[in-house]
Order: sequence, then C-alpha cells, then structure tokens
Amino acid sequence: EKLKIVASARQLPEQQVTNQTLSQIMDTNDDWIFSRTGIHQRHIVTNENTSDLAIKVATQLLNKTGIAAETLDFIIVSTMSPDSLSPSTAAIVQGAIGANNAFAFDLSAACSGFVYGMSVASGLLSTRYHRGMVIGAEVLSKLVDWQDRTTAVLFGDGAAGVLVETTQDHVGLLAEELQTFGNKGDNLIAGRFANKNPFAGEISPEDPYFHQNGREVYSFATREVPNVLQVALDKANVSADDVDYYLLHQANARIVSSIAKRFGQPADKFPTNMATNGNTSAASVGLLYDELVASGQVHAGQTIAFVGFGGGLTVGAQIFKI
Ligand SMILES: O=C(O)C1CCN(c2ccc(-c3cc(CO)ccc3Cl)cn2)CC1
Repeated sequence: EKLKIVASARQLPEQQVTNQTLSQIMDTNDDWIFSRTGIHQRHIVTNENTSDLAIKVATQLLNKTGIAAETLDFIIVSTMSPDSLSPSTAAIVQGAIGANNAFAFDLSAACSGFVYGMSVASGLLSTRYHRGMVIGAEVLSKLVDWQDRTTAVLFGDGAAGVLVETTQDHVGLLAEELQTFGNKGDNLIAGRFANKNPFAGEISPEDPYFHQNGREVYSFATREVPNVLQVALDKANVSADDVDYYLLHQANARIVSSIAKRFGQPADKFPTNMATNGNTSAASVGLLYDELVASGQVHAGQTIAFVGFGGGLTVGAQIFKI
C-alpha cells in the first residue's frame, strides 16, 4: 500500500513581527536580515503553545474532510518545541479532538520532522491502520535567546499538517531517502537541560537556547540536500525535470536558490515563504504545501518533492504523485 494525502491545513499565530519591530528591541535592521535570510517578518505566539496550534490544524483537517475523529488510527506531531516531554503534544491533540481510537506520539527530527513523520506514517498505513494525521508544529519563540540577534531574527512559530490514508491508487508516496549525520549534530542545538541529581557531577551544562553554526549548516545543506534528493528521484524513477514543485524546508532563501541552481531547475519550481513565516522548522514544509494548495498552484496530478533538512543533522526527501 501507499500513503495518500487526503487534505492539508495550516495555522499561524495572529501576531506578525516585522524586522522593523525587531530592530526596535535589538541591534539589527531589515536590510541586514532580509539580505542574508530572505525573511521580512515572522508569526510569533502571544497566548498559544505548540499544542494549541496543532489542535487548530487537526480540527481544520476534520472539518475540511468531514471525517470523524473516532476514525483516526494515529496522530504524529513532529516538533522540536513540544509543550512538554509528557504528555506528548500529539497526545494533547488526540485528547482535545476526541480521537478515541488513535494512538499518538511526537517525533523529533528538527527541520526534517515533517518528512520523517510522513515516512513513519507511510510505514504504519497498511491493512492494520488506514488513516492518520501528520502535523508539523513549532513554537520556536520559546527556544530562542531574544538577546541573541544572530538567531532571534531567523525563527517563527506555526503549524501545518496533512490527513493521510492508505491507497491502492497509482498516487501517493513514490519513493524517499532519509539520512542522518549525527556526528555533525552540535552545529544546530537547542533545549539542553542539566541533570541536578545529587550523585552526578556536571553531565551537560543547562542551555535551553538555539545555537547554530550557520556556515557549517549552510555548507552541509548545499552539499547533502542535492545528493539525498537525487537518490529519492532515482528510486522513484523520476527525472528532475518531471517534478512540478520542490517544497524545501524554509530556512534561508539563498540556500533554496543554491539548491535550485545545483539541480538546474527554474527558481519558480522552488517556491518560498520564509519572507513572511521565517524558519518554522518542522512546520515549514507543511505550511508551504498548504499555502500552495490553497492558492491552486499545487493540485492533483502533479509530481511534488518534499525536502526537509536541519537539526540532527538530518536530511529527508520524498517524491509524491498527488
Ligand atoms: O549570512 C549570514 O550571516 C547567515 C549565513 C547562515 N545562515 C543560515 C545557515 C543555515 C540555516 C539553516 C537553519 C536550519 C534550522 O532550521 C536548518 C537548515 C539551515 Cl540551512 C539558516 N541560516 C543565516 C544567515
């Protein structure tokens, strides 16, 4: 069996924070930020946590499809910014929407989370499980050091997800390639908390905040993303020209355009939304997908590549016939 995407939805916090606004609370400016990242603004929560955004996505998916929550077999939330370690954000969603027959769990793969979540979902969809949700949800504003202008300007909050089902049709997930480079993981860290047990020395220093070695992650992305994407295309027996849209993780506009060039593909096959959303980690590919579905640019019959890359360090590419 294959995984088919039945519906998608997105939820961005109401509050929009522009570079101009940030320049009033830290030493930065719109030109510096936009020229390096392609970001003009981002959505930042005021009174919502990660589960609140994810619940809104799940509720939209049920309303759009008329599907009853009780018919869901599983809910996966991909996030690096959960409300808590326990309960998982997915479990909070499951309880809130009354998906009484669904098992639920969070998946932690940073900015590759949506693709890794789709891969796990496609593994679950079989004769035993027929329907589930994969939601990328982030409130990165809780992980950012708002005194650190090198990271505070990069990230945003948001959630997006899909309702997926088993399908016998010729559509759905054609092929994928997921890779992890754990020995490079220290180049993108966040959420390290200490162990204060009376029997331990210092095991790891407490540091809740984001830190990234931008240069290293940038060169990693420009090197490894094309390699992984090509493997997925070969497995799917699809040429780069056959793909209608490449939906990449929205970390940085220059990275997206350098990957498009590496692939010899026109820029308009690589839509971006970091200008208005910033980097929303696991939510970014889903946000881009749903925005393009809503605008009609993405529709049934097309061949789409979903590509996540980032913390871990991880890369994930999937080729879909939607
Ligand atoms: O030019 C500069 O000063 C810098 C140059 C480096 N930049 C970077 C570098 C890497 C990322 C990044 C982040 C994640 C985390 O989601 C995942 C994937 C990537 Cl490729 C984002 N920005 C920012 C501006």
